[in-house]
Amino acid sequence: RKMLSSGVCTSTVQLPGKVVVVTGANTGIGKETAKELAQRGARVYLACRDVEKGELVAKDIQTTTGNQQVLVRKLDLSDTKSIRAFAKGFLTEEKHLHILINNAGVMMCPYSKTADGFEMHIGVNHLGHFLLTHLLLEKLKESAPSRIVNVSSLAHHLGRIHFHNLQGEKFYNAGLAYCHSKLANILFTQELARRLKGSGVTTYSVHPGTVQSELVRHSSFMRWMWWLFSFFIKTPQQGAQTSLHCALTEGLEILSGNHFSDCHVTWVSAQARNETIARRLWDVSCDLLGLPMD
Ligand SMILES: NC(=O)c1ccc[n+]([C@@H]2O[C@H](COP(=O)([O-])OP(=O)(O)OC[C@H]3O[C@@H](n4cnc5c(N)ncnc54)[C@H](O)[C@@H]3O)[C@@H](O)[C@H]2O)c1
Repeated sequence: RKMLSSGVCTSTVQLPGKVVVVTGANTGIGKETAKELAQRGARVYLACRDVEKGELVAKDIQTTTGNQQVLVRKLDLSDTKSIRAFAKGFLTEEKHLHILINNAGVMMCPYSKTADGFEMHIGVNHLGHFLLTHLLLEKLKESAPSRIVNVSSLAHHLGRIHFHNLQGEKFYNAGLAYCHSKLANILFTQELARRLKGSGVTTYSVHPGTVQSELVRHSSFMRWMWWLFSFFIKTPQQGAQTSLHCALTEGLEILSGNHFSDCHVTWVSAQARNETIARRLWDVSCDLLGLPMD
């Protein structure tokens, strides 16, 4: 595991007075990301589906970092009502938002739908975060310089955005559905970066590496693969490094819209670079979520 620690966030930036939201912060990469941001003095919101689990993690982070400003708020990305309620609560209680880490994700779950009828992978991983970001965007702009980090995956290389099958209505494969949603994370990041030019808000997508976590819970094949290659698999703390690099490193603003792995800009698939698809996905997402297209 030491061999794989090449991608380490070396930023020494401290975050007193800064406000951070991390989605899916009660396990895995999100938990380690939140812990490090708390260690640096930020007020950290753990946006979690399971508030009880979140509270245990918040206590743990408070104890290890000595930072009491670790707060848990309910956020279920598979329900737009919950996303709107989270945003409303957050906007009422906080004046600023400096860092938003869109980290939560589901992988290879059996075919199922969100409360709003979206296929689960595209619904949670893409549309849920799309709506959350949209609702928090004014606050991020007011708090500039601020950053949005979208946790995607190398798996996006196998993804394709088929607009006629966005919800798996014609064909569904759980593994591919995950890949499509991670491609959507990158397209979203690039279009968002274009739209945010000059606003002081920058955005980055991330491949965290292959990381030991609960993500593989739905697939016994993937659990077996993880076990087989466990020596090469990163710890969640190592997996958090690239998100932290994009959230913290000074002077990264000129790289807004880029995709990072091991704390370096890395290449993405041809479709992930396609501006036309990115723009259309933006419009389709607004349409599905009932947001104005501007
Ligand atoms: N583990 C890996 O090897 C790997 C590789 C590439 C990308 N990623 C990405 O990293 C991110 C974090 O994954 P992880 O590996 O830490 O897995 P994990 O399963 O430990 O964490 C995912 C988090 O998302 C939360 N979540 C799931 N559905 C949610 C919902 N509806 N509402 C709110 N929260 C929800 C979970 O509760 C959990 O806290 C994901 O976006 C994943 O796609 C992971």
